[in-house]
Amino acid sequence: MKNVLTIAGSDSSGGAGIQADLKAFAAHGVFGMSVITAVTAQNTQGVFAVQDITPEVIAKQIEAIFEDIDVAAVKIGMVSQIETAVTIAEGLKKYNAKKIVVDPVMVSKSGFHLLNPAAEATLVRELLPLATILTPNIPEAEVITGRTIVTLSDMEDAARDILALGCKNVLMKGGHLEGDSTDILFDGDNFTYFPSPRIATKNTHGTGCTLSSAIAASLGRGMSVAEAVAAAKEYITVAIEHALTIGRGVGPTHHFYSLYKKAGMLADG
Ligand SMILES: Nc1ncnc2c1ncn2[C@@H]1O[C@H](COP(=O)(O)OP(=O)(O)O)[C@@H](O)[C@H]1O
Ligand SMILES: Cc1ncc(COP(=O)(O)O)c(N)n1
Repeated sequence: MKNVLTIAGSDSSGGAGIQADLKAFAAHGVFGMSVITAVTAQNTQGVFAVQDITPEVIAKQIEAIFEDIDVAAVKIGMVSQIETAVTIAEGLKKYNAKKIVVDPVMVSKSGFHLLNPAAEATLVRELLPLATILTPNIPEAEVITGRTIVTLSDMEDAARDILALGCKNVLMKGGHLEGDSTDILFDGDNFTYFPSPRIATKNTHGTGCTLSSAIAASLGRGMSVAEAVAAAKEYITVAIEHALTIGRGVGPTHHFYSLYKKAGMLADG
């Protein structure tokens, strides 16, 4: 089995962050490992407290994993502070980590700044150039590029700008657009569109975390970037179609729908 690492924040309600990442890894048949960057007190309605993990303990978690275990791919999610981003970049460079998916998490769906705005430039400078693929949503791409993004053509322009900052591929996620939820992959030469009809649900907690982890898992298993994105888009679409009404707010996606269906473990068959 391939070993895949998530470097991200903990979501106590289990729908996003480290918890979503490990579930997505498990659903993809890879062995999941975690470096926790922050602990959030969070549920489907909001984020109520954050404890950042110290740079020393983040560095030690990275060291403990890479000194002992082969890491086939890495996903980076919530990094919260300047020192967090710097520590992660140093660690991944030291161990020459490959196949890195960077989800530039900034603001939660409930409106909480998971990345200190003062650390945005550091994230872009330190982590973006390490990315095999960067997976911004529209608001994140707007922060990174300074552009206003409304149309698919705006998404393409922003993707060009972001690639020029040093990542190898960029997947512009369309969850925040009107109409279809079309993601656009840019590899520096070609744009590939991954459209899906917008699913009418309020339960989209953790969609970005789940998508980026699914990409990392498939990269770790040896797929190309385009293959990994195609597989991840199919996976997240099913996970959103069967999202769970848990809690009173924005519920989580269903990481195991297809597997449970095959195993006859769904109440509705
Ligand atoms: N309502 C929806 N229907 C179908 N796909 C969606 C919907 N919302 C988000 N997605 C998909 O979920 C993935 C995550 O996108 P997005 O929600 O934009 O990211 P984030 O969680 O980072 O804000 C993308 O593949 C996007 O197209
Ligand atoms: C710890 C943590 N990390 C990331 C997210 C983003 O979630 P989403 O994928 O819904 O944007 C979150 N809400 N909490």
